[in-house]
Amino acid sequence: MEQGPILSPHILIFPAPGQGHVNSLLKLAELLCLAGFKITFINFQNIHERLVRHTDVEARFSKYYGFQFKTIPGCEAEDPRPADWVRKLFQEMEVKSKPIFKKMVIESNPAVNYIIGDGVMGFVYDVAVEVGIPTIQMHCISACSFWTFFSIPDVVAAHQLPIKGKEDMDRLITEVPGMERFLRCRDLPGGFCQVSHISDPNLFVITKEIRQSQALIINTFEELEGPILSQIRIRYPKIYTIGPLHNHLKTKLRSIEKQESYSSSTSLWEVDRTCITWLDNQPSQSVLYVSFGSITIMTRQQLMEFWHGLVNSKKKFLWVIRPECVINQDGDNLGEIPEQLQEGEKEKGYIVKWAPQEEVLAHKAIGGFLTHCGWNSTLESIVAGVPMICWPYFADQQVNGRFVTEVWKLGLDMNDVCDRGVVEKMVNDLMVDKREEFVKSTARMAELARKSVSEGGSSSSCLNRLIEDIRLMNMKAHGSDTYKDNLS
Ligand SMILES: O=c1ccn([C@@H]2O[C@H](COP(=O)(O)OP(=O)(O)O[C@H]3O[C@H](CO)[C@@H](O)[C@H](O)[C@H]3O)[C@@H](O)[C@H]2O)c(=O)[nH]1
Repeated sequence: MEQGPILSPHILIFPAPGQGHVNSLLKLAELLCLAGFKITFINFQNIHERLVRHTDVEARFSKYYGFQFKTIPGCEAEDPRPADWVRKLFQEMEVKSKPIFKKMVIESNPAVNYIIGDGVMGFVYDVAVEVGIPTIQMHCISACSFWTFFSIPDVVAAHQLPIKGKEDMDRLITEVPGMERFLRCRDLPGGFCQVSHISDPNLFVITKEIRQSQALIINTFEELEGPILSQIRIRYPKIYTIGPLHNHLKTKLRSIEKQESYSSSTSLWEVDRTCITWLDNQPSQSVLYVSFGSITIMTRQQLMEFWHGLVNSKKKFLWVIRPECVINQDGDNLGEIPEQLQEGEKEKGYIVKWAPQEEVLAHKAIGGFLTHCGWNSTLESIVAGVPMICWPYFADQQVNGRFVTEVWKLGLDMNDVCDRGVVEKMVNDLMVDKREEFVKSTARMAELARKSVSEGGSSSSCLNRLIEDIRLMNMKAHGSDTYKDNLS
């Protein structure tokens, strides 16, 4: 039978409703658009409204033939909360969004060939199995935190799970292969695995029977996480490591479009660019950047400890404080930044509600980053060669923080102590006393990150393989002779 031309595959991409997830999957979507694939990018309605309000993504993506945004209801919560909030949100999505998503997939024209779902959105994979469409799981977290989540059932079975408030948090956990010598109780996923009793509903495990998928994509690079990736490959041989995604996309666009300055904002908040002007007037590597990402919340007391520690360190700082991140003792949002900080003391520091973070980290005035260790922030800091002070808040951030400080030697660990004296000492250690040791390690890792996404580098080659594999699978699905030729 005569074969018609094989159409380029139509891939449906669906991120979880959070800044870190939308960032990563939009970057992946753009890389796949550059390869000529048709992409439908599904966003939750309220997330998409915010994205469009604060960025030019619609205009940017309109140049890609076959790209479209679609929205889906089912995630009304605007106000980030810790673990129990995340759990409720996912339960709600499962009920409200799953049937709509299924209908969308079945009725799609052109038909969907693949679904790239976010690793944390289980219902997406259930739908894919129900309608018989192959999936690839995209993980926006590090390989080390993925592996830790994955190993939690073994930690539980070996009675090694720490019970909150009753344990020496420096005790070693020996049930996560490859991390036996340095993973402490305090490094287990915060909020999800540091529980008050073993049947705590917040205990979160990725089961050994990870939902059925053809392959995993992880936003990391071999040179950073090789040993842990080897552990994961024992269970999942098919892994594509194509990170750091933000730098990968930038590098690709530079080579294709010869664009020198490329803006890839995918912000869900209004970006305050006045901080760049302020940074322009600061000496090289003199400013500490402080940001705890898009979900972290903290008490007024913690906020004030950070404030006093920063001011006492006598180092200048640029601090991102989302008004909704400050809570009172009852857990209610204060909805405002305390007056003392709002008035600002511009000669000491500069406070904004949301910054152009990638640009800030790449600015010559930045000498350090006090971070919650969200995976995007960690990768952005690695690429910019900026050493970190780690104050992980929840989920994957604890494991990331442990790897940043103990394995990669790229920064200092606050060991969960939020106290003005500790903050002051850490800032001075990072910016002055121990600076030398971090300058070398961060520069080396930044270079490895850069090479990984350059032509012939590990992540660049892996992306080419992913693109090729999708094309081959598509040909196979169409029974193409070219596919058979490629196999023989
Ligand atoms: O003022 C700011 C602050 C942050 N960002 C950006 O927002 C993103 C934040 O992402 P991330 O550092 O990963 O933190 P979260 O927003 O907290 O991300 C969630 O999603 C991540 C990916 O799964 C996880 O690693 C985190 O633990 C989880 O909290 C980064 O790209 C930043 O560049 C800005 O652009 N401006």
